Amino acid sequence: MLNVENVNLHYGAAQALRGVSITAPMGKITCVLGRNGVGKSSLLRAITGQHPVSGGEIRFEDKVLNGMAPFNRARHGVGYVPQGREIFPLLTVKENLETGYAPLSRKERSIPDDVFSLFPVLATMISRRGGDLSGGQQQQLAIGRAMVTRPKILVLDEPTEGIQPSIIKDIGRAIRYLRDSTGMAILLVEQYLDFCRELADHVYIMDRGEIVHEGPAEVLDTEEARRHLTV
Ligand SMILES: Nc1ncnc2c1ncn2[C@@H]1O[C@H](COP(=O)(O)OP(=O)(O)OP(=O)(O)O)[C@@H](O)[C@H]1O
Repeated sequence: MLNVENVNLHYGAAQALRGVSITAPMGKITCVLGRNGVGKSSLLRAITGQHPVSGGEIRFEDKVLNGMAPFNRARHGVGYVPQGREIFPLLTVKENLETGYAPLSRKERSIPDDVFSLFPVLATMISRRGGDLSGGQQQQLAIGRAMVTRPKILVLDEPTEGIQPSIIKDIGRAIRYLRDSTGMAILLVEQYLDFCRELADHVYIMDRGEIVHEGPAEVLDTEEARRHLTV
């Protein structure tokens, strides 16, 4: 499981995370809810190594990740679906998926069949350029690319942002399938309360760089959650 303990993160003098502690167990979907600017992406940047922490500890399967380069975290099984998807627009869908080979040994380098069964549109558009795909298709491609790295934990930054409802459903189904079929840990940050409540096993609510509430999704106090999500 992933353990984030008492983590602080600064951008210069501005503190974006204040003593944040969360866990994301294997075989479970953990969701961190919060409105714009409360530090959700910063938390994922801390976990994936995109930004150094200024205090606290991040452990995955008893390995301390602090100070480890992002590519080494990927080798240790941390898969990342960034906000805004970060698809390579001029590479084809196939080439975008193949960028996920980077942390793998040569014999592991293949695209898992699950990618195409979960997201059939990627098979039909395999030779198209990433930039030609719709936002929803790009989100599916970004999840597919992370699956290629054979993650033990999949970390997703607002996978529903700007996506049409039918594709949000497909993405929810895919995330659930990944939890149930592989037993991987899934950590997502979101602003979309209903998506989180339906999908997650455990929910944290973040406000101004701190975790202000947590509990199992089925007993989530939706009024409390809404209060923290409203600007
Ligand atoms: N590179 C940066 N330099 C300086 N401040 C930053 C930087 N990135 C984020 N911040 C600030 O840190 C705080 C947390 O930002 P963060 O992106 O983690 O929030 P978020 O909850 O993910 O919001 P969003 O949904 O808008 O991405 C905000 O006040 C933001 O302005």
